[in-house]
Amino acid sequence: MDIRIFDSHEALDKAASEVMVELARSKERPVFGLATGGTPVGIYQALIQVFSEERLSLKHALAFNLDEYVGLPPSHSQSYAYYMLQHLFGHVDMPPDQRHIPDGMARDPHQECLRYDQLLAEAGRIDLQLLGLGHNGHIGFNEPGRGLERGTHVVSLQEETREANARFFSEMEEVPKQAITMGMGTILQARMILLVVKGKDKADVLSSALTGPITTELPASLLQTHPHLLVMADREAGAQLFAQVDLNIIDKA
Ligand SMILES: N[C@@H]1[C@@H](O)[C@H](O)[C@@H](COP(=O)(O)O)O[C@@H]1O
Repeated sequence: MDIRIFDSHEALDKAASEVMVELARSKERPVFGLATGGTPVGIYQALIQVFSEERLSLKHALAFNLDEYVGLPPSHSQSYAYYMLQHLFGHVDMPPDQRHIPDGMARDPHQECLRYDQLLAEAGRIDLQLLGLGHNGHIGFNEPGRGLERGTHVVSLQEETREANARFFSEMEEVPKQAITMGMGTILQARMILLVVKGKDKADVLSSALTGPITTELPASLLQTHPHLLVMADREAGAQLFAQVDLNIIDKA
């Protein structure tokens, strides 16, 4: 695992976007695994800028988002489909039928999970999976628990997760109780994983995830088993990692 610590979000976002640009340049048909939440917004902005400045194309790329809320249509301002359109897809040339997000409005969400896994299987392995980190250690919407699912599945969101995401909704009642998420098995199969973490409120969970026991009670800890994990964190989120002598930390300050 490689860990890079940044002083500014601008530098972090740029470095993360460069990893994505590098993949777009090096592969004819790259498969991106994409994340939502507050953390990647700046990365997508940086990415859009580089793509327009360097006239790069995503015409042949595929994208698979990690998750979507059950019950929110793409027109809902807090759906992840809406988020992706606003923050990335509306600004790059990736054709709509190559951008995949679980359908939170599917009449049968379990059937939708099977459909999503089928699409993933047809695409082959994800080349680069971008990840944020939940305060309780969730990845996508893979919540802590006694077990984790391998493939795409319907999940009941923990109250802690609903509360953390309530800031995007006008009231707590509006936060969906269920979501569809890609499973930990699919995530871990990605050729490369880029975990991005910002803010001092994530320092504890990031440190536990990278240096503590590997346990389904902290889904992000499973990332320790991945052969090609790159972590980019701001100084606040990475604060506790410096005490760990056995980590390969590159300080970009
Ligand atoms: N499902 C998403 C995750 O994919 C995201 O990584 C996490 C952290 O979000 P943020 O970056 O806003 O802290 O929250 C949400 O629950």
